[in-house]
Amino acid sequence: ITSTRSRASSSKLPPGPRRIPILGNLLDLGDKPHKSLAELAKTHGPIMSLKLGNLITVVISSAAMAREILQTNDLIFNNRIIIDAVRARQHHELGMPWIPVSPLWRNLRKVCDLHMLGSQTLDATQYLRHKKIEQLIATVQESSRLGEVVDIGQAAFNATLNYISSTMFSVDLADSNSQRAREFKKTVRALVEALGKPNLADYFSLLRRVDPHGVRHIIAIHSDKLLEIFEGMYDERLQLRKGQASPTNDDFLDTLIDIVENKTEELNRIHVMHLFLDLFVAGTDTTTSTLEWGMTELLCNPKILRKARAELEKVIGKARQVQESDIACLPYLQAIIKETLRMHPAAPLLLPRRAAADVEICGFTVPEGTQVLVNAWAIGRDPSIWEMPSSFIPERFLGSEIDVKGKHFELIPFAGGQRLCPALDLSLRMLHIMLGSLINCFDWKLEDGVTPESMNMEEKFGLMLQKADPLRAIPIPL
Ligand code: HEM
Repeated sequence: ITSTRSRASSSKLPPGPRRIPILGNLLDLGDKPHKSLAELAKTHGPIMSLKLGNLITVVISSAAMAREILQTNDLIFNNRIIIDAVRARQHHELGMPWIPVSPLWRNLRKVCDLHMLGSQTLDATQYLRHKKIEQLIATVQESSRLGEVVDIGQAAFNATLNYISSTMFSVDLADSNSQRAREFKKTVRALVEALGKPNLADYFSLLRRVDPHGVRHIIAIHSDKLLEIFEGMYDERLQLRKGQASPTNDDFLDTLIDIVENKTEELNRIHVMHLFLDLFVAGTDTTTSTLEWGMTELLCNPKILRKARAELEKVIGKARQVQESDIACLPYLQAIIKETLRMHPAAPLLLPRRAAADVEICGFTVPEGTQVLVNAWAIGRDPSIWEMPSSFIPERFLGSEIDVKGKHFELIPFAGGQRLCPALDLSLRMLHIMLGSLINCFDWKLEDGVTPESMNMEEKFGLMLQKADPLRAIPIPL
């Protein structure tokens, strides 16, 4: 991989073509390759490459290069490298995040946009999200009455899971039976962790046959648990619909069954199952971990928490739940969410892209077939962009044009271009009303023995970034 800039083009460049620094191979980075990559970015600059087997991986840690990948050359980088783990249950041929840009991919995105994730649908389903936040507040209130510690990540997971399952199936999967919600969370976490594990089969295709680390096997077991739930929901609904003139619930499941039965799009039952799998896994873990990090930062920074509460009290009144219509009037809360996404992007390396052709990126030629990882985590902490990058300072976003919608490449937690996260709007709505309501309805005390100074801020890196220790705090009514 060499730079295509000639010596004449810049007197500052060293003579001859520049090589992208090669840093051994991904497996040398131990069992936390993502964390190590992020750390290496600090010392090895904006672009580096690793080679193992037949696969060259290039890691991009500069906003300018991210723009080249996600915007300028979006058509070349808009497909994925298929990691072996997602071959379990043929998910690489069925799941929206992994299949190439194709008629099937467009259909899946269109169906999601029209019936679940687009802003018109989201406006029409506001009441449902508010109801889920109301339930969350009621559960936290009960814990506060009993003086119980709340696992914030689990509470946020339950609310998000209930919202997604209500939209899809008109049921709360995390109902009073919280054991089921805990199991669901464990399964989702196990899937996400397995997806993030380094795997020799990704570099040596012959090893795929033996699944050397058992990753594909683990993914198959956990995917089956979720697929079984979805199959059950689908069959139950088919039974209910028998003999009915119109759909029984008019939810996402009914819409999808209509599409499959009337063949209005090229979608079949198997596509629907894998779509549910993606939406549940991608939807619950990302939102939960962002919310947990946001709360952690606030509980560790009491001044910022006080300022956020003062804004909420002024705009919506004390101890009240935040509504989506309030968000526009809460610039400080918005800044807190952006700052959380800057420091703790849920997908620190986005999802792996594949170069479809040789292409020049800021003077370097990246060969066809290269795996490109855009290090959103390192870009969010780049000291040439951000002052005091390791400090949580929401004020940096007040009066700033920068947003997270894929146009400002210094802040790309949802990526950009064609593959931009389809649930960006939903996630932002959920994060604002959930975090805003949790801090406006309760004061929070860290569990015994933990202080803001002693809080473990370690990140657990994988395909997704999680908090190593769950945040646990006691709610006190305001
Ligand atoms: C804080 C919340 C979230 C963050 C930070 C986030 C971030 C991302 C990122 C970085 C990607 C990969 C883009 C790329 O590299 O090309 C992505 C893709 C995706 N996300 Fe999200 N996401 C979030 C919430 C959600 C939710 C709530 C859902 C579903 C309900 C969802 C569904 C998806 C799907 C299906 C894709 C694959 C899109 C494609 O490849 O076409 N995400 N998300």
